[in-house]
Amino acid sequence: MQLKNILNLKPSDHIAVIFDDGNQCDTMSYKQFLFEAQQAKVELKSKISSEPSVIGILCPQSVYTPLLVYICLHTENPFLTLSLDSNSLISTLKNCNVQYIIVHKNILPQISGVLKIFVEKNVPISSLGGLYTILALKLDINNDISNGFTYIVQSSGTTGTPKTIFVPEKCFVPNLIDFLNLFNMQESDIIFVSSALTFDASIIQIFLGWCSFSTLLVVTDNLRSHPEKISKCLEKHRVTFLQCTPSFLGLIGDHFQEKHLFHNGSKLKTLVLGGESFPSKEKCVKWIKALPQLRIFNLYGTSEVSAWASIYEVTNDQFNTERQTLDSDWVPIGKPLSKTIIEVNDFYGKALKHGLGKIWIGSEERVCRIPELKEPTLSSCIMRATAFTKMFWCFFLFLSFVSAMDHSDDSIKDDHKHHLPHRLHVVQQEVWFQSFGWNILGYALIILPCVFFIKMVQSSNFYERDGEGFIYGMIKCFVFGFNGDDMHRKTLHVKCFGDNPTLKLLICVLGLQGSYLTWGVLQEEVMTQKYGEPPNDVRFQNSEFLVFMNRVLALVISAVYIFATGPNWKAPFYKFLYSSLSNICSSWCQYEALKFVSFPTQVLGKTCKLIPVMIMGKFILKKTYHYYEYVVAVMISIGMTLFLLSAASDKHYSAETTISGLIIITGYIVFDSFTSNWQSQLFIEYGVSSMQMMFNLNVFSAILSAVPLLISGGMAYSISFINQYSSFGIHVLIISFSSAVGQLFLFYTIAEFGPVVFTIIMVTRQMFSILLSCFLYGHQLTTQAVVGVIFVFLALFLQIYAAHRVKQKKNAIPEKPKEVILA
Ligand SMILES: Nc1ncnc2c1ncn2[C@@H]1O[C@H](COP(=O)(O)OS(=O)(=O)O)[C@@H](OP(=O)(O)O)[C@H]1O
Repeated sequence: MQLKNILNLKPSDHIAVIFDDGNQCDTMSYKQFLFEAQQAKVELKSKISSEPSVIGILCPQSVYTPLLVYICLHTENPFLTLSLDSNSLISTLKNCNVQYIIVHKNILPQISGVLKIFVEKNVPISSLGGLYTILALKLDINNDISNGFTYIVQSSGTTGTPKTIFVPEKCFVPNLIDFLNLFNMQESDIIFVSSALTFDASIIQIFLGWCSFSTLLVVTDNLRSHPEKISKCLEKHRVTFLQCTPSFLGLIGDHFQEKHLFHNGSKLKTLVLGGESFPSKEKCVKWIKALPQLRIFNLYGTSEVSAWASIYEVTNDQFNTERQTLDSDWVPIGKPLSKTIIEVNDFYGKALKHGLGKIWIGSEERVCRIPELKEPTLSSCIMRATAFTKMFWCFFLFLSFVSAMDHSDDSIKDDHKHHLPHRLHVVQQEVWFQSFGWNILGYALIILPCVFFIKMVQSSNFYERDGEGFIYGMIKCFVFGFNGDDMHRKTLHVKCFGDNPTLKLLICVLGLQGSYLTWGVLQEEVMTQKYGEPPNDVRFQNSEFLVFMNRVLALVISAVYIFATGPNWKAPFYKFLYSSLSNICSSWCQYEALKFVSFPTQVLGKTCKLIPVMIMGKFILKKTYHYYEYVVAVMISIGMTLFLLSAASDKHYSAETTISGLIIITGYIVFDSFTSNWQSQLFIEYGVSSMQMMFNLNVFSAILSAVPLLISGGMAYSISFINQYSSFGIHVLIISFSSAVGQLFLFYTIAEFGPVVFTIIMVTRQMFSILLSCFLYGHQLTTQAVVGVIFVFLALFLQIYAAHRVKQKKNAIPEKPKEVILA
């Protein structure tokens, strides 16, 4: 469809325009419309220059309103609807390169003072009832910049500073085609022109009317602002299509809505709400109950992509669902309209599949010109969107195009940035690869000098040399460790909880469960809650900072403890770097994987890591496992997978699993299983205490986890966030504290029971927490979940029983008789 097809109207007796000023109505058939337009457009063309120029329309609403638009379009010049605000009138005329204004004669006296010095000629139009005149202006005009556009709108400034938007045909035509199909527009439709023509939504409504040969209802601004009169008017003219802002409906009020709009006899078929937060579910349910045939849509967009970017039809399922949602949270913004691209990016500009992000709206074709941006850019706008867990995958390009992001109060058009087309070609896979690459480069900058230094010291005679002083001690500790008895203290963890292994295990289980459950809940809480006063409240968006702070606080706590009780530097310090690096990498993979894998894949990845931990143990600890231990690992993995998949309530919000997702989740498993096995190796080989392990490891972890933060700018962001919202700083401290307590138990468990038992406790902890909440709050478990629990418990019993049998067998083997040396 092209503009010329839109303007190609058929002469018929069907009503083209109804005008109602609250007292009387005027109508105009398509035949009359075309007749009047024919004369007026010839006259207009003859009175303006043949050079491209912008035509302003400054007229009160009347039956001629759509016709004035129509004749301007026939001159092939862009038009601009002006408002009678004398303060901004001159600047608007200048900004928009306006050369002519069509003015209603009644308005002329009001503006003649303001425009006096700018008016070159006043040429009356004899057609259209002799009601209009053309003012030719003498402003400095650059016609080139307005060439090729259909209309110009001025954004109101809710999306930052007000802007002038030059809209070409290719920007709004895709909207029209979509709307004609989606709304199934018919000739019999009556479309209410719901706002002044200074808003582009109304221009689209007029085009929609022409494309479907239906009837446009135009009213005065005064009538539109009168609740009773406007609702009566909509009822009287049997409006079938109403596209407006939720505030417009709010202005009408519940009483008049029920009386005139949403009742049995109403002809309203389609209600399209856009431009603001969607109304509450209760309201929509009420409307649908009164008017079951009504289709309700949520329309979302910005002036910069004149006019709309995405749409969502509210379904019956949504009305019927019992799910509790925030008022504005229950309707997503839907799928992007044709030729429109929507991306959700995180703080660093990485496209997200789910999680909190900013919505970027743009297009390769729907490109407007916005002179305030200096360079011609893709018309796009950045907005904040809400719902940490509910934002769906909406990345463009080669990947799937799923819909649904939240359009809620929080999507106030506050943070205004534009992005250029090339940004849209960044593929998600490349983004994780790049950021992983940058992180590795950052780590390498720290690790490579260390490796070089270690090699250098090892190949020198440093060890044999007797030295003294702090530096000597540091280097020796870093590269070789201290072997002397004076420095070797007994491992503290052994003494902590006596010698009863059952008691120790119970303490490990409870400690790990308690601390990591608290940590998980707090972390989710902090990432989902908003800081600041509405409507400027924001969420914190950087999980890497939380990881960093966890390491820093754990370092501080362990440092205080070991320096108070005496350190143990027996193990070469650099050896802790390995598990620190693998821990940081596994943590990164864990958070990154969430963007690429489905919920079942996440669950599988986490619950099946027991087997890789055992395999890794074979290599690092040179351990051999009994067959029953593999059976136990498989049973726990199956049981936990069954359990978690059935117990999760919001699994449908997860992303698709991509190849990237599989690579990252494999990375998580490999790094994670290396970490605990390597730590176990250090415990066994050097007898370090768990506190010493915590200190040594966190020295490196704190440094390494700072790397991605510094590279991405996340550190500066997080510090300024703490500065701005002090309560956030307190929350971070609490999370870090629970994580540090978790680490105390974690290292103690690995030291005492090894990596496999530790992993079993970690893997099963989610199941125990869900079981506990079921027990406390009386929730029912599904059959699948019960089967999962049975599997896990059977596995644990098998583990205990088989371990006991193995021990018994070992004890039963008689010791070889010792050779007696006879004197
Ligand atoms: N062996 C070892 N050493 C040091 N730190 C470790 C270890 N194992 C797990 N962790 C940290 O514990 C946090 C929870 O880990 P996981 O989510 O992988 O646990 S699990 O899947 O439930 O097993 C997670 O913390 P964050 O990285 O701060 O998110 C892990 O890094």
